[in-house]
Amino acid sequence: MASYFDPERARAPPAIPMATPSVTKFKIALCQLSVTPDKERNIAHARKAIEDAAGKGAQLVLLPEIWNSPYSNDSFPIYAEDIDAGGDASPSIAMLSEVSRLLKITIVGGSIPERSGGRLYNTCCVIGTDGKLKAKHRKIHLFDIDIPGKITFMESKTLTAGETPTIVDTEVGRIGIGICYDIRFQELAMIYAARGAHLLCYPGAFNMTTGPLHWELLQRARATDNQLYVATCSPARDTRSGYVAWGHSTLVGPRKHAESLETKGKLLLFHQKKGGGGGGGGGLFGEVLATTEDEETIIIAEIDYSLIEERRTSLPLTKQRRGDLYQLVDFERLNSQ
Ligand SMILES: NC(=O)CCC(=O)C(=O)O
Repeated sequence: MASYFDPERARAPPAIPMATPSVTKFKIALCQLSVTPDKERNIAHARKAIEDAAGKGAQLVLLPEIWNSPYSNDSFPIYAEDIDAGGDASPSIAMLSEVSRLLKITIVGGSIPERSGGRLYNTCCVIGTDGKLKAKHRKIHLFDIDIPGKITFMESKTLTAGETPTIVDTEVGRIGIGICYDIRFQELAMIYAARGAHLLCYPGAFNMTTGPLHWELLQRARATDNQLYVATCSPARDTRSGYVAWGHSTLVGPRKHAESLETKGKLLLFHQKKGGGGGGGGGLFGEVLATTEDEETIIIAEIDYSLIEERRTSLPLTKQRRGDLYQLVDFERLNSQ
């Protein structure tokens, strides 16, 4: 159906059509890890969790934000690694690289403090099935908040913000990366969707004030607005640590058993085999497919990318955008043309 509203122009440059990846259906693991001040233990512990996840069939493993170090400005400089130097200068990423190669899985390696050019970053490494570093995302939006009497945290005291969005083609689809606070900025997710992402991964450590209010809401919003999968992974909660994480690692996407769509007069009915799953009866996008509480655990859940196209056909937002009224500009893509 032709549109007079120029939906193509709502994205500048125009959106890249979503490609069909070689693997469309696979298992993802969200490793909600306990993190201690003992870095060697954290690395060995993460390795064991990844091995367990792969043993349960996961082809993609997601780790938490800052999993090799306590989450604190005092710790970041001490635990930071020179990822580009590799080897002994970055034992955390060397471990991820070895284990992904041995197990032939893709790892979205949560984040660790990175030291580079005299600066510190909060950095997520994506490792391919060959053990090679495919992409490095430096947290773009630093977590600087001050809610009096509740929580004050200033990542910018020690960390520098990253400069570029990160989207990467892996064996399990095109994945856009954000780290925790990055999830609050919908423009980043929109840019990833316009670049053809199937899945957004956000390692994150929300806190006990904003976590209960916003963590699930933001994940469901990013998934619903952009009609794709969203996966998050938090450290397990440790009430004795200086920063107490909310936990609740989650996978959001279209629920499988909700596809039967029936029209009765003008009323559209979505039949679901199961209730719940994040509330809302649509079955189109933004359902909570798997989640947990605050303790250490590994969530294994199925992703099926074929549902994305199917659901986008039912709810054709991309064809209905008003390019005559607004526009999302992806400066990086625009300037590289
Ligand atoms: N580590 C973070 O970026 C925490 C973000 C957070 O808690 C929020 O409310 O946003």
